[in-house]
Amino acid sequence: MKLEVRGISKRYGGKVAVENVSFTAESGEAFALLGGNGAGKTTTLRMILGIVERDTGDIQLDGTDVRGMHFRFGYLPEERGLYPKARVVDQLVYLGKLKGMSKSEAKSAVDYWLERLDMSEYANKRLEALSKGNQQKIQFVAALIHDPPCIILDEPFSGLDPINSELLRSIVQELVNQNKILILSSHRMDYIEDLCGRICILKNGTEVLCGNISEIKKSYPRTTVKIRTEHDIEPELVQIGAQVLESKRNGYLIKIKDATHAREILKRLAHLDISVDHFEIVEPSLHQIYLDRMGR
Ligand SMILES: Nc1ncnc2c1ncn2[C@@H]1O[C@H](COP(=O)(O)OP(=O)(O)OP(=O)(O)O)[C@@H](O)[C@H]1O
Repeated sequence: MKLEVRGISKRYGGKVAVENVSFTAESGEAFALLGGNGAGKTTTLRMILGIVERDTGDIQLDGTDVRGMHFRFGYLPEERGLYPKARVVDQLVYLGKLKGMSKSEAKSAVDYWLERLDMSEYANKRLEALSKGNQQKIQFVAALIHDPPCIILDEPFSGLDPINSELLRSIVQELVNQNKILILSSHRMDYIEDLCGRICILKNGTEVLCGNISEIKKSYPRTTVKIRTEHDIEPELVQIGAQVLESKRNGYLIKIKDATHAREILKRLAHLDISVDHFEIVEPSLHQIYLDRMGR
């Protein structure tokens, strides 16, 4: 399955929210929309879902316009939208029925997902009695209940503790392995790097970088070096023109000019008789690429 987004734009009054954004998301691969606050991620996701009407452009699922296909999508909205006073199980079953499931199908899907998310004990509680993170897990269930082929998750990891973030990450990976289309927006670069094949970075509503993460990384100059040593070599690194990106107990991540610069640094450390356990020119992380593209 393939979701193709071509040249979509949206303005509010005269203000651009999204301008001429295009990308393709395929089943069996997670796709991420990245960008700072107000970059246009939520508006883009909502145009895919038909919640926000697009001004221009096409959105097709396997060659057919997505309008009217809302039952094929599952959506975790950024601002959570369930009923605070209703019991968890009742509203999830209701949402499943709205998406075309029978009551018993919806009930077994709810049981399954509550169990998977370690939430069965909350089934009969009112939503408002749950913590914020647990309410978010319920909203995640609401997105998955009808087993949609396309799943759109807006900031799925925000507000979750490390164990629950990891649980959601592993379920997202499982859904990708089941050949679903996953589209997420997130500020968690480590998870995005782990989960996604392709990304699109937005800034002020327009694309600044789109493509396959491995290809993007390969196309980037290799100017990052990982050094493992027990010595404090920061002054020497700075003196020889390296930028220290990270300084940890047993090593450094530095930015260099080029391969010649790396050799100079290695020679200098040897000359100073500083023992280095590991010296490696590495690919930039998605986090570094993101900062670079955002002009930081
Ligand atoms: N309903 C609306 N009316 C007017 N302006 C809007 C509306 N929705 C979004 N915008 C504007 O469109 C731009 C993009 O907003 P959007 O919510 O898509 O960004 P985002 O990338 O999801 O940001 P965040 O990471 O903060 O959630 C912003 O300038 C926002 O103020």
